[in-house]
Amino acid sequence: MTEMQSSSALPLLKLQGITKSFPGVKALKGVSLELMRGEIHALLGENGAGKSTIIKIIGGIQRQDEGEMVLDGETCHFTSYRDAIARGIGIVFQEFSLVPDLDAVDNIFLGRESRNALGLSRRAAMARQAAGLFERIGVQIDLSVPVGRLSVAEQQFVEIAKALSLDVRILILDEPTAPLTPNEAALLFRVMRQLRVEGIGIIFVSHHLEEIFEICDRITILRDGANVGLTPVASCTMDHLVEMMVGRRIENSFPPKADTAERSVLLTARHLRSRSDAAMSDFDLHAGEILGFAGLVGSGRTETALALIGALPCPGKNVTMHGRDVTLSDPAAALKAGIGLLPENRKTEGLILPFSIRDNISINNLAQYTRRTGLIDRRKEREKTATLMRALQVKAPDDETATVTLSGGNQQKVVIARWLNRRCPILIFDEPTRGIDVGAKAEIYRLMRDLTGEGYAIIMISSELPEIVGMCDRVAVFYRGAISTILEGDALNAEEIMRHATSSGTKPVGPGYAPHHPIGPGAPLHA
Ligand SMILES: Nc1ncnc2c1ncn2[C@@H]1O[C@H](COP(=O)(O)OP(=O)(O)OP(=O)(O)O)[C@@H](O)[C@H]1O
Repeated sequence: MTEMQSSSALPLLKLQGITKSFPGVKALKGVSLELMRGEIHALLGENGAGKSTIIKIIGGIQRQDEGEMVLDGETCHFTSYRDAIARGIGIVFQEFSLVPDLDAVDNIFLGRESRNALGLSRRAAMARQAAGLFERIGVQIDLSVPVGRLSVAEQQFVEIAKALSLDVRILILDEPTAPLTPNEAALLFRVMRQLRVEGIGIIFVSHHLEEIFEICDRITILRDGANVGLTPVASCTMDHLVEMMVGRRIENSFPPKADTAERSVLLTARHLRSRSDAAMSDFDLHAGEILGFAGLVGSGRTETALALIGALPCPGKNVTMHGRDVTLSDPAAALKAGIGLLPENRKTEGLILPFSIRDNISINNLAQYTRRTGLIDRRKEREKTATLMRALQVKAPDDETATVTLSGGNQQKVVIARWLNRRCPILIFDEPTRGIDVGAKAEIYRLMRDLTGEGYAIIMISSELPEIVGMCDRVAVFYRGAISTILEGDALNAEEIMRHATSSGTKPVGPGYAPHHPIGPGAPLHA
């Protein structure tokens, strides 16, 4: 409790006995939460544990069925987010509420522009005020460009500045680090520490436990919509936290790697370009292996995969599968040839939200359930869906539940289940565990290993170094748009990956990968 006020002081916010039901789901079962001034409080739980629902209730976006919310000693009933904002509550959601075509100043003061007696906008005064807000949190933002042109991290700071301009006392950050590089996350943590010193209470949601140990004072742990723990970070271990969250121990989340000795080449890729001015990448993919694509954000990993499957133009590429040339002119042709890609941005590219979980898992896998008569074997489809939902611990009343009603993490599990079910000889997983809780991560790793055990090959693009090192048999490291080296055996370790990801041959210098490095104000956010 460094800057946090003593626990005898009046809580800034206190929730007690909060319940909330949706059709078929009791999302919250009497949840309590207490936030002090100057405290960074982690809200932790598996996908579907109820974190977003609690946040929405605090923000007046949803109304609890039962229970009390006390703000600064006063019971409150918010009927809208606007109500909550007026009482000093600000939420930075994963999907920002900024208008991409407007600059930071216009976004911060949207709907409440300062005007002079003639009704003219006091743009200069607002720009000064905005600059003051960014100075207060110690970041530099270009105020003259549309926010759509800013990085995700910079957009997040605009959201935070907007909340500060509304005099927040409570700031809620819902998985803010998910889209950030470690360097950007370090900058966000510095901003959070600054706000803590100012006495603002922060509720922080993250699936990265190491971040919670780095930045938080106390942790409230939810499981299945109920409190299972409240602990100061200082008196808690990582193992204990995981056990409270998932209700069991997770010994080793990475299954043992298979023997790589005699693997046949399944695919060869030559002359791939992530962009027209980048060098060319060549690699082979072996049956039964997981090949990692590692590198900094923007190093060309995803684009090279997209070039491979024909989703990005790549004149001159040459790809063979089983020794035969294949023309992968577009993703449909790639799928037909046996290459499937799980996209990074699953919400927009992956799911048909109004459709059921079962339909979403089956949608491009119907062939495996289709009888010779052309009819679909629904029993088989149901069984397979149930197995996958169990394995990935998809939290939902049943397989007919529309995916639109699932928590964010559970939506991702459905897309992953679809691709695990697809049984393509080659699967490309782009950031497969982003936003996924620790328990399910271990299951996803196991299912990936099971697939490679059957001879499938997987390309795993990931920004998580432990996952790359723990899961991959070989790792292609990208630097400035192209593969700079392929590591395997003893050379496949975090330091070597960092060394090749940041430059060819010099010591690791850091931006992009863990561990976090605190960096100075206004430091560039990109490598
Ligand atoms: N609008 C809704 N309709 C039906 N069920 C809902 C709705 N919103 C949430 N739920 C259900 O409530 C439960 C809690 O969901 P919530 O989004 O709060 O989880 P979460 O802890 O934020 O998960 P994640 O880590 O995946 O974001 C889930 O079972 C979810 O399916």
